[in-house]
Order: sequence, then C-alpha cells, then structure tokens
Amino acid sequence: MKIERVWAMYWSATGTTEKVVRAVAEALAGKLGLEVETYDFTLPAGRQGQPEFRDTDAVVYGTPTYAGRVPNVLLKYLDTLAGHGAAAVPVVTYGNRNFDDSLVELRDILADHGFRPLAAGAFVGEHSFSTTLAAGRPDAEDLALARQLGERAAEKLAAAGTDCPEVEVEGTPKPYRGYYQPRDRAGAPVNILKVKPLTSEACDKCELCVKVCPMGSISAEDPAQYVGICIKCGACVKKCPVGAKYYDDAGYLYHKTELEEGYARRGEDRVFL
Ligand SMILES: Cc1cc2nc3c(=O)[nH]c(=O)nc-3n(C[C@H](O)[C@H](O)[C@H](O)COP(=O)(O)O)c2cc1C
Repeated sequence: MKIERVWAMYWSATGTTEKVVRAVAEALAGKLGLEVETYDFTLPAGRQGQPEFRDTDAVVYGTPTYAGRVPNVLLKYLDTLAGHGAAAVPVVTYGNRNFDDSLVELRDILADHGFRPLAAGAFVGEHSFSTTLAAGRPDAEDLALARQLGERAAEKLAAAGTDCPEVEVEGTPKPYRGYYQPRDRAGAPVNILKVKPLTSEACDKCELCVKVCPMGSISAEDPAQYVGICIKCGACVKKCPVGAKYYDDAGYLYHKTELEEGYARRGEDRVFL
C-alpha cells in the first residue's frame, strides 16, 4: 500500500509533544516525498471532530504521559478515532520521571480503533510542572532521534507496506498499572486533583490563558476564575506573558520539588521499531 498522506496529530498543552510529533512526521514525510498535514486536538474546538483517515495515510500520533498513562481526560475523544487501516506511529512525551504504561496504552488505543502501529517512541519533554526538570527538552539531540524514528518508520513502510507487524513497546500490557500516585514525605497519597493555579496582581487580563486552556476552563470575564476542571497541564502558567499564574498548594509544590530533586538525571528517549 503506497502512503499518500502523512499526518502530525497531537495533544500538547505546553508544546513539547507537538515538537516531537512534528519532527517525526516531517522526517517520515520527507523520506516519502510528501508534505505533513497537521491536526492539533489540544483545544476543545480541536476535539469536535477529526480527520477522515484512509489506509493510504501514515499518522504520527502524540500525547504526553500523565500519571504514567495517556491523559484520562482524552480517553473519550480517543474512543471516537477511526483509523480505517492507516499506519500509525504512537509517540508519547514524559517529564523525565518515566512513561510507565502511556506508550503501550496509546499503541493499544490506536490498534483498537483501526490503525496499524508500526513504530513508536517515548521522548523527554520539559515537565509541565517545572522549568528546571528536563528544561528545554526536547532539545537538538531528542529531535535528531525523533527524525531518525520518522525515517526508520518510512523505511519500514516502504519495505512492508501497512502489513508490518504491530510494534512491541515497553510497558505493562492491558489492563496496565494504575495511575501513578504522588506521595508526601510520610508516604501518604497527595491528592492534587482539585488544585488550580492562582492569579497574581500582575495579570492584565490579556486573556491568553483563556485561549490556551485545553479544558476551556478559564473565564474570559475574569481570568482569575477557573469555571471548569484544571488538569495541571501548565499551559496557563507557562504561557502567561507576565508570569501571573502560580500554584500555592502545599501538596502540589511538594510533589514538584520531589520530582525536580529525584529525577534530575538526564532521562532517556526510547524508540521502538
Ligand atoms: C498531570 C500531569 C501528570 C504527569 N505525569 C507524568 C508522569 O507520570 N511521568 C513523567 O515523566 N512526566 C509526567 N508529566 C509531565 C509531562 O508528561 C511532560 O512534561 C510532557 O512533555 C508535557 O507535554 P506537552 O508539553 O505536550 O504538554 C505529567 C504532567 C502533568 C501535567
């Protein structure tokens, strides 16, 4: 089956998954002499629909790792996917701790919805909670590896078409491990589900945070108000031009420091072919 279109499809609140997915897709498309088509489903409007895939498509499909898994707020949307035999390259990012079962889960979701996952990768991205944990990643080295993954996937497709066997990836098979649970100093679970950022007086109501919140949860009338759920994705905090968004929750801040201190080493990217 000759591939006719290459897609970069991703959910990426702070942009690291987008960078990796684009690098993989551009290399894959480049090898096949094609352009990349992009579908970004980060914002609520992007999750109103999806492309009509065909068996002559190759889709590089990316999400971050949240609590060791595919972000659970995306599961309903992902359940509406229809691959129609398209080749897929599942890609996850993770913030230097571990990707645990996110990649195996994403691969299975794609396979269960009519895609053929033939290559996959897990890449390090700057942690959503932090500007020091995996700071600046994906960096040039990560993106070079992402391009290699795209090229190798293109070679695999050229050699075997979409009949390639399903790619084996690292992770515990279905039903997977439970969601990763942050703990406090005494080992008790830290529950940050209801935590939301605060807004300082520096806020000049530019409404950028309103536009970038993937849950559409920030009020346009008063950007200090979260009218829907907060998933701690970091979009409003990291993208605020005046640094007005911050967290003061003790459990959240403890978890962030623990991650920054415990996972300071350079985390590894992984490629599966
Ligand atoms: C709620 C939440 C949970 C996360 N859980 C993990 C995790 O289990 N392991 C890890 O290494 N990184 C974890 N991260 C970090 C993200 O996977 C990482 O920063 C990713 O690169 C963010 O992607 P984005 O820039 O496309 O939003 C988590 C981030 C958030 C917001």
